[in-house]
Amino acid sequence: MANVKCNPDLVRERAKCSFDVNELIHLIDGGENATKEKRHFEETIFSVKELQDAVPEEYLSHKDRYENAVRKATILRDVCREYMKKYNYKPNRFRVGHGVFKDVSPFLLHDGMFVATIIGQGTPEQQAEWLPKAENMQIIGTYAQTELGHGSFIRGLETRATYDPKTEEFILNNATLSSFKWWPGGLGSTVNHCIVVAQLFINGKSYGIQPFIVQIRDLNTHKPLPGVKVGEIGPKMGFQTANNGFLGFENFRIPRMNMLMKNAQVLKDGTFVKGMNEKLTYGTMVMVRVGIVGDCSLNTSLAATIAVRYSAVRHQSKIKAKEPEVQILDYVTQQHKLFIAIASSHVFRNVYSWLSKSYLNVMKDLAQGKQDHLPELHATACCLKAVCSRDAGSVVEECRLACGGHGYMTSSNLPLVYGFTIATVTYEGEQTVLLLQTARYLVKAWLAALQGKVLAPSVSYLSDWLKNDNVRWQNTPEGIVKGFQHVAAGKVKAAYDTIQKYIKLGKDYEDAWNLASVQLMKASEAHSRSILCEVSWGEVIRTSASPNLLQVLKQLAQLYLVYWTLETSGDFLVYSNISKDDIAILREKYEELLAAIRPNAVGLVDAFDLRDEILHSTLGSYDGRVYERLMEEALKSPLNQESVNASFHKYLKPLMEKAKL
Ligand SMILES: CCCCCCCCCCCCCCCC(=O)SCCNC(=O)CCNC(=O)[C@H](O)C(C)(C)COP(=O)(O)OP(=O)(O)OC[C@H]1O[C@@H](n2cnc3c(N)ncnc32)[C@H](O)[C@@H]1OP(=O)(O)O
Ligand SMILES: Cc1cc2nc3c(=O)[nH]c(=O)nc-3n(C[C@H](O)[C@H](O)[C@H](O)COP(=O)(O)OP(=O)(O)OC[C@H]3O[C@@H](n4cnc5c(N)ncnc54)[C@H](O)[C@@H]3O)c2cc1C
Repeated sequence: MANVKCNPDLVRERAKCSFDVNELIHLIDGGENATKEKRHFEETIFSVKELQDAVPEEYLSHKDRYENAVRKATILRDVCREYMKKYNYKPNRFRVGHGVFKDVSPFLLHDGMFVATIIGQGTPEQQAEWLPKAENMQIIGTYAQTELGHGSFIRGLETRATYDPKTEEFILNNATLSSFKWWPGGLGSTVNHCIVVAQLFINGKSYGIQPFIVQIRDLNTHKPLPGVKVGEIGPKMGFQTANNGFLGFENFRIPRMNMLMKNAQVLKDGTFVKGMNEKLTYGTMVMVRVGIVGDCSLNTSLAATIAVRYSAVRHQSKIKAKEPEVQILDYVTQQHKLFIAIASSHVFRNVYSWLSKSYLNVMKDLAQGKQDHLPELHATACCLKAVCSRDAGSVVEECRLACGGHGYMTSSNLPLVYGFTIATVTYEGEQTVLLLQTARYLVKAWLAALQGKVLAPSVSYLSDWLKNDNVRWQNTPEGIVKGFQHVAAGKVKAAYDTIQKYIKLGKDYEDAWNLASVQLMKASEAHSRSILCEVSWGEVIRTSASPNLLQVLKQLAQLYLVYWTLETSGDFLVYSNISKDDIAILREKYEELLAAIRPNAVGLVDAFDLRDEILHSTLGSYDGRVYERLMEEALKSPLNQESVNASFHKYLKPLMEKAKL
């Protein structure tokens, strides 16, 4: 990239960067070798001609766009397969996926959830049966859980799997419209298999929801099998190429062994054998929630790269009347909009790495029959997924707005990035619903703290606070992290007290919970923010890097802490010992941090190392040829391929002629 002829503003920006961009790239990737491997893989993918679109896909019809996405998905699969064989390297398909599809792959759910559920929910025999076929694409699948009538409340799912001991089969039925599966990616026209999450019935008795692996289309003709009604749900706000679909069954039989039985089992005679913990059926969701925190980091870095490079190239208005128009990046308000995006991407990445480790540890424990840490993992993954996805959505939108009118152009790619980022707020557990799951855990933890019990590490601050809620405020990163814990503890206590108040007024627990749920949700958000601050600051101070780079990483981490303290200063005034003077000091600190980060802004986004083919943006390319690219892309419009459009003769001319009469 270094040899590309660049916009002079970007050249100047890169020259003033105070740290080694390559050092940060390696740090993000996990080492110099990892960067080399990543770049070699990406070079290979993006040199495949067939993966490049001649016409921007937004000009294609819904159907053509889908077909083009499937075409590319299959080529990508082949190239990756060959690559993995040749180099023994497991590539990050999600990252290059943004480049190849711009939107999302119709195989997203195959990779993200179908294969993962076979691994997580299947017995060794079931894995041996389906995993090799799924991994090498002999079968293509999705994860079909959500229905028209129920997404969040999965105990309310209506799809039925009734066991027939005579034939040793389950009979699948969707008797009502609301029971139809609705949303699964790839279901519309791509997949031939599904994990179907259905209510298990044996001898008229319900045994809760269980996962079943079901073939829905013929492998040769791709026709839906008899008893299967399947189709696509139509255009959405984003995810256009994900091929989301609907599905219903009528007396559709599958063999007993198609229930994934790693946890619960149904024996031949219809005996139901309970698993160690029925919530383990929800395991794939926990795994994907963890992954989404990592995805938020990537999505945020895409938007930050586009908006920061554009802001370095774009000149508009003046700060001083007699001086030339400035780069819009010099407006402190612009820095306020953008630097939090850079900082957030680093915070999400660090927290993702921390959360992944916890996830893997809990999985190891579960394999040995220990489940003590599962509730803590579930609670942590829920609130982090909810808050990171919401933050990522807001930050991406702020980056888009920060690009003014051009940010509204599809060719900036910001609308598409926003489309797939904001979807993460809803899928894999709607944000409020997940925050309230964490709140359940926090309320229990609070009660345990009141009883003097030892709490899990992520909530131990509740006990500390109970012992001493009168800690002197300190304007240091560690002091701010403590402050966030005080806010969270104060909010948990307030929500808990509110529940108790309603109970004393005669409400039952569930109604009291609902009445206090805004406070519970906010407590959960505060808990999540305290984890984000504590973990990300802790990771940064443990980072081994050159002094110059470490200084910049600390500035970003502090910016995150100070930004969120100021954003939620009302909470700090209520729940901590912060004073108005401390807030004034933090405001000053914030301005200092923006100024300190400003010379490194372009270097910092360069360090996300996102190739132009992944960014897909007229505004964000490495060379900064913004206006040229905007014009080049505009000229690709089909309306520009003819000097006069037929509608002139058909409609406009007659209209003007009528007006003459
Ligand atoms: C860089 C890398 C990039 C990678 C990038 C990856 C992307 C990879 C692409 C994927 C792309 C996806 C595309 C969208 C795919 C969909 O969206 S699939 C559908 C996802 N659907 C959902 O997430 C539904 C959300 N709803 C739920 O999870 C559950 O129904 C709820 C909300 C947790 C409630 O469940 P419930 O059975 O009613 O449970 P509830 O009575 O509230 O609680 C019972 C107890 O179980 C516990 N519990 C509930 N759930 C769990 C759990 N999962 N575990 C443990 N305990 C649990 C509770 O804590 C509670 O404990 P106690 O307080 O009683 O001790
Ligand atoms: C792009 C996209 C892709 C998806 N892909 C898949 C897929 O591949 N497979 C699949 O199975 N599903 C998929 N889904 C579905 C997704 O998982 C659900 O939409 C999601 O879990 C939310 O459920 P819902 O739509 O029923 O929302 P609802 O639960 O109906 O939410 C509506 C409102 O009700 C509120 N609400 C609901 N319950 C409560 C409660 N207990 N307390 C307080 N408020 C509550 C919510 O907060 C929200 O404000 C996808 C969705 C999207 C948008």
